[in-house]
Amino acid sequence: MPPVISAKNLSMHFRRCDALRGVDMEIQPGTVFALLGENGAGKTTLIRILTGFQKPSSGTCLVSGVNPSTHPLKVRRSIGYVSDSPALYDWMTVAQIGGFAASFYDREFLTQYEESIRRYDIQPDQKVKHLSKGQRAKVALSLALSHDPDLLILDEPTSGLDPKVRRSFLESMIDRAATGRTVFLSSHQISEVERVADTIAILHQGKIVLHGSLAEIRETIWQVVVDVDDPLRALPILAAPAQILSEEASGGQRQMFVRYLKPEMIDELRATEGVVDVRHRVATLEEVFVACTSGDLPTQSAPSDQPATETKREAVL
Ligand SMILES: Nc1ncnc2c1ncn2[C@@H]1O[C@H](COP(=O)(O)OP(=O)(O)OP(=O)(O)O)[C@@H](O)[C@H]1O
Repeated sequence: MPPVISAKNLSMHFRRCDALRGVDMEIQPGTVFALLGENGAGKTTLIRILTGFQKPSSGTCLVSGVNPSTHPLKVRRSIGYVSDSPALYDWMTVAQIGGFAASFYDREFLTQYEESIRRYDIQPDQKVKHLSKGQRAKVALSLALSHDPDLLILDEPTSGLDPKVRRSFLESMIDRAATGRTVFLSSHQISEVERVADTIAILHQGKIVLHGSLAEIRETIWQVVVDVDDPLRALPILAAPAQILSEEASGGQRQMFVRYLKPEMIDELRATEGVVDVRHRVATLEEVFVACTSGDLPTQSAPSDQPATETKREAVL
């Protein structure tokens, strides 16, 4: 099946910063995809390009087979989208805003919207400007979901929702993906992402530094702690396919996060002169996130499947 979203070498240069620096990615239908990244990593910029609100400085992308730069309205009509700060007409009531949006879609929209508003326990005659932050988020989600889109793009969808609503909303996203539809969400909430996502990408300083299935990432990234007799002791460079995501030294202890670690690499480390002890375990997603987002990337663009911080390893040793 063709990807629902594909991006090739997307870059976005603003006057003071490069928000995106050569983003490549493909998202398959029927998945919950989570985009993770620290503040300012470029998540909203990428979402704005995918939804046609922003033209990239260079590169191309397709959303459900349509180029959002040239056909933004076509893309926005076919997807469901909630921005990080949804703009709703404040002077309308909850019912009126649903009626207004319904005029763009078929008759089912209004029925679905009213049902969603009822489920969220929001009064239809309440003015939008009097809604709480969480209630606004629920109205925005109801508007985005009521035409039952094949692709939902959500920028920080659960901020403002209480834990109970958040949980049931996220579970409903898993149900959507199970029916072949696709959910793209950006988040800072690692624990939430772990619960719902099939695939994740970590964006750091405008580049994708890690992209893959959550199951694969969980199985292939390891924390390795090596105790050495002398802080200046050099360790062997781990051979390909191993990728060092980050490395820290503290006294006689080195800690690394390594993707595609092989058992023989642990044996090699243990056999190295001056190595006192080697411990390793599978890394948590939070540790993977911190490892991938610590340190500066080189300013020159490099292929995104390169180890993110290989240069740091040389600096430590
Ligand atoms: N219109 C703009 N003009 C200039 N700079 C911008 C503009 N939009 C975003 N930026 C800059 O681009 C970078 C990426 O911003 P973006 O909003 O995409 O980050 P983000 O990952 O969504 O962050 P957060 O998690 O804090 O919402 C930031 O340095 C931001 O200041």
